[in-house]
Amino acid sequence: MKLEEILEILTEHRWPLVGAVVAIYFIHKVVVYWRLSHIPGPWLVGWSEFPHSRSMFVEKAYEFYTDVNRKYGPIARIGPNAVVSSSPEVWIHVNTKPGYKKTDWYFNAVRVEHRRDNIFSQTDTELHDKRRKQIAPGYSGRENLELEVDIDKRVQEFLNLINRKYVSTDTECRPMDLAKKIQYFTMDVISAVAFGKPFGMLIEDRDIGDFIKSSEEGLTIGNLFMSFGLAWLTQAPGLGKLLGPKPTDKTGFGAMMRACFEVVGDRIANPDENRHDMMASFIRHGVLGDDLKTEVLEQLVAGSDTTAGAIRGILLYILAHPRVQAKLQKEIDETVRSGRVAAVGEGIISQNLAKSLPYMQAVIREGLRIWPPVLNYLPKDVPKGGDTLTLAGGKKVWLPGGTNIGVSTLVMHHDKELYGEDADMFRPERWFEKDQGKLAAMTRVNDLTFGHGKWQCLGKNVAQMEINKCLFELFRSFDWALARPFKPWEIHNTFGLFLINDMPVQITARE
Ligand code: HEM
Repeated sequence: MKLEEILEILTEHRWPLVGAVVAIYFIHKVVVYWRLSHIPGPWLVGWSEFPHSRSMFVEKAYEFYTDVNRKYGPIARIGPNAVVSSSPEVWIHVNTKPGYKKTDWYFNAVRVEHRRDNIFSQTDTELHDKRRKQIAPGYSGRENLELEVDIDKRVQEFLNLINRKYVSTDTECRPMDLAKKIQYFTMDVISAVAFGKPFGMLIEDRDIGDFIKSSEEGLTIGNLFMSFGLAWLTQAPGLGKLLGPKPTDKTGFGAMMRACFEVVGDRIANPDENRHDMMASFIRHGVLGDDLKTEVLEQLVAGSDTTAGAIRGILLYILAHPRVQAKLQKEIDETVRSGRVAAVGEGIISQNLAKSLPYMQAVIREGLRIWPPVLNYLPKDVPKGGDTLTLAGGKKVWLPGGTNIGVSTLVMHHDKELYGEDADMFRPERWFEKDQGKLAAMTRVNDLTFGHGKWQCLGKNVAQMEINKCLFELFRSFDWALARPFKPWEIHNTFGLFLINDMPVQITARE
């Protein structure tokens, strides 16, 4: 049959054909709606992605998840094929039961290089698990003997920077943008840890190469693509390459890629058996070439905004609660007096000692609980045959295979049944709970801040070391106050991460 004849038939029957296409579209919509119609949620989400997309667009997706779970219960629908749960039991199950896998959201959102996966973006569970085995020893510190020393050096550089430029006195006020300096700190730590060479932002007191600025821009643009359902464009052959950053870029994220790739390339060309850092461990376990480059680069993304958000949040809550600041400093002073920590300027508190300080640990747990730094819903696919989930109290919920299920972090960590009526308040003392069973349950849920099971955060140890050391040393040497208490910071949330800027503080030296 010739093309003209086909066109003639189509034209002749155009109205029945249009009718058939519309009917198929609506039948498909009804079938999709029906699959999850037993899950409560706002009416529109069963038919359209619009409510979820809109919440991403206005950078408030975490509020959407919170509202939905508070209104409709611990498992609620947020899209035609997506649900979100605030139940820790469900989230632990999803992250441990074989068959669940990361959804396409991961490679659309967290691939750093065009069409090349890193551990975070890898949705093929077998490949993910294989890579995780190779890189976990480097992350853990077991094979990375330089980890603590590297972090100590950055903490000392941070203290030096404050002493040099930002100590206020009775006669002169020298405000400091805490949000910015914390990110200099996390960027310098992660570059030192990942490829053995800090960017040097703390020493130069500036965003070298505009790395931070461009990474914020990248997250904001990526969030827009995601909210318009266009994230797949960044992975489209050809076009995706043009849209993303490239190592040939003069500034910004592309320049950061180049800096990273140069160091990795140098290490590959000149292997050194005596190095005991993270990259050496990766190489020892067979991560080489482009895989090595992409795993090293990925840490800059996974390890900077997350930890910076955590430290800023914990600090803001401490500064807003002078009672807590005083108690924390009392514990720090007693530790110093006990002689277990080197004098100021002669050494940074060790991770082991910091972990043994009960009040500081309570402050950190409470800070991460009240203000979890990662609020993305981290969606996973339900296994092919479907799965039955059990909620607290024994209620069972069936989800068909391929449903996206994510976590509603804020609701989970502010649960009044678990944490008490004041769960929305910052009260570190709750972590001295006498009932050991209750304390264990609280701790188990709090640990979920770092994810769980086979996808649990690999950088937890690094992040905790940064938080511990920072908190102890910043409050040992200085007193802190918010310089603009009526508006402490500028804040955005993209991909569940907080981008925080403009947080002026006044710092004074302690006697
Ligand atoms: C307070 C700081 C941090 C928090 C709250 C945090 C939280 C998380 C969470 C919730 C996940 C995801 C789990 C999932 O997909 O279900 C994750 C994954 C990950 N994080 Fe972190 N993170 C932090 C710091 C870091 C740091 C400093 C690094 C790097 C040194 C890092 C590296 C990673 C990596 C590589 C993954 C992917 C793990 C995998 O898929 O196997 N994170 N993190």
